[in-house]
Amino acid sequence: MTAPLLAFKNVGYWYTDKQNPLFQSVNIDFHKNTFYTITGTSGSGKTTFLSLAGGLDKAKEGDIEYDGKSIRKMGLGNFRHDYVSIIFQSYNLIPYMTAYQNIASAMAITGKKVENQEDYILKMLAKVGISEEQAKQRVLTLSGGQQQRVAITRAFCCDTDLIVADEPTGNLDDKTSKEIVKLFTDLAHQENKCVIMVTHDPQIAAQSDVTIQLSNGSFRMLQHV
Ligand SMILES: Nc1ncnc2c1ncn2[C@@H]1O[C@H](COP(=O)(O)OP(=O)(O)OP(=O)(O)O)[C@@H](O)[C@H]1O
Repeated sequence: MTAPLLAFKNVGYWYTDKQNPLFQSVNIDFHKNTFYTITGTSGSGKTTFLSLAGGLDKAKEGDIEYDGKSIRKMGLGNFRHDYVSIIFQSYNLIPYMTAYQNIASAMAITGKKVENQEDYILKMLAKVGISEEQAKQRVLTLSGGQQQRVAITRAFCCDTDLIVADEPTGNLDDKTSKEIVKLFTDLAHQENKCVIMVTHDPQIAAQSDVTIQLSNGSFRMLQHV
């Protein structure tokens, strides 16, 4: 077995009451080339867990390691900047910018350099079905599914090994959801990424490689064949 990309080491978390933690002593490894889904009832802690995995919040106990290094020691801001792409249900694109500008500015922030940036971004957008004309429109004028494709392409262009996504298909119809899930599967398997996605949808979970079910602070791993 290869070393994990991300490893939860005895992680515990609570919001207000230490005596009543959301979860405790969590040890889970996440690997590249794998698409993980996190499921569980509302309030079970899916978003909290993803926030820890994406370095948006700090574990109250234990530590999380990225490539064998403590993310607490490297600093959560550095961890997010250098190693993680985060995709939200609400896309989090800059509405008055075009799809192209949204991606170019994220690449500038994360320091991702390519030879011919315009060509690169347009090709990446074309792969997810966004035409050059659409790439040059303000993202506000695109549909929800198209905006989510732009957000995924932004993550893809920043080229981090770890991608975390919180209900990215929550606002989309069934057909578009399926297409988006296929993009995540391809990212994991063809681009050797570690993708961790929160979903309420059992059908989407069944399409991932591994599902982690949260219930009353415990974690159950289901391997899909
Ligand atoms: N900032 C906060 N302060 C206090 N409690 C919080 C905070 N955020 C979440 N919680 C509580 O922690 C628990 C887990 O919340 P979380 O959002 O992680 O669950 P979830 O499984 O993602 O829920 P949902 O499916 O409804 O989005 C819930 O009981 C929630 O009320």
